[in-house]
Amino acid sequence: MKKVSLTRYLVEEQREHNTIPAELRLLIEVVARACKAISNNVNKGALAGILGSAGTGNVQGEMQQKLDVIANEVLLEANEWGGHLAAMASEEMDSFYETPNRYPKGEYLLMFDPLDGSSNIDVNVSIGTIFSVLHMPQPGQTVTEKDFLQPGTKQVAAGYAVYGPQTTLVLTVGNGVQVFTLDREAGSFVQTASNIRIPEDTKEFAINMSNMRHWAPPVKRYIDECLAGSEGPRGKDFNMRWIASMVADVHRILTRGGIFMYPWDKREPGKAGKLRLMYEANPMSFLVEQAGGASTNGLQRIMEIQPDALHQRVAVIMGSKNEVERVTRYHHEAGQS
Ligand SMILES: O=P(O)(O)OC[C@H]1O[C@](O)(COP(=O)(O)O)[C@@H](O)[C@@H]1O
Ligand SMILES: [Mg+2]
Ligand SMILES: [Mg+2]
Repeated sequence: MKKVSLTRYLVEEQREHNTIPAELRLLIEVVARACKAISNNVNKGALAGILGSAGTGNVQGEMQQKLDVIANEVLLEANEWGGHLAAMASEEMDSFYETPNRYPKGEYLLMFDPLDGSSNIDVNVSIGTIFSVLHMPQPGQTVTEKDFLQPGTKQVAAGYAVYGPQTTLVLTVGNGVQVFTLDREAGSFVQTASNIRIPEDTKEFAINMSNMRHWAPPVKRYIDECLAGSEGPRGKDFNMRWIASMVADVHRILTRGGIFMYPWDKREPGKAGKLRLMYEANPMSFLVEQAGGASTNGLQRIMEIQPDALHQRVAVIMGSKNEVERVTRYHHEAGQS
């Protein structure tokens, strides 16, 4: 394939295919620049004193790592003055952040998980940033939380950066899924794969097996059948992977197929799941569906869920289409989520 920069890809989407407006193109470029800055911090690690706990907690009751806080600030600072955004919301902020009056306001809303896979920061394992872009329903009006509460089907762009052996940016603007790799010498993201597709079948699953005793019966049934391998009803052996960074696990699935699950479990039965709908599950679902995969909460397509809170949680089952459909069928058969 011809190697083009992220900038060139976006310009072509705007000019030749007319799939995105100029404002959205510029917004994505700013997000990509912020990811580059976060990647540089991640790369320096202990040399820059950015490892370890920040000593604070976020609205979800989770301890914040220094890098959670740094990544959040990098994204806020990069995006607040560009004129493309009405407001931003993040895993690390209780409420949304409206573009200050001293800057021009734009017509988009940006949501992000600034640093995904926080438990892997200090151990030098892949982590990432996940983002989702929506239209501001009434540009020019004061932003309210309700403006963000749009189902995932309304996303106009979504993506993530993985900070691993390479820094990779994976993006959709609703026209397939494109992969860009950061060329550190050139300082730019270069397209390294286009219109990637997730195989419909797989022999690889990703789930935190230590929660097995807490799972609902349909999840237990599916995993038991995988574990039974070639002697069981599936008639084939399965492999398991769990990186504990959603970005890295989903990136593997976008690359070679598989199923990723963070289901509801009875440790905290009042919570729908661990992962957050607006800035984890929805953007990843958009990417997975654009690559030919599927994504449900066990009963329903994730992108069709009507959100009722910014930090809402959701059960997640995504990846290779036939496997996701199977797990979803097991939920319907059992009459539970
Ligand atoms: O430690 P567990 O329970 O396996 O959870 C791992 C999951 O939690 C997450 O780390 C949650 O995201 P944050 O790190 O952004 O809070 C996912 O990336 C990952 O899939
Ligand atoms: Mg996360
Ligand atoms: Mg996070």
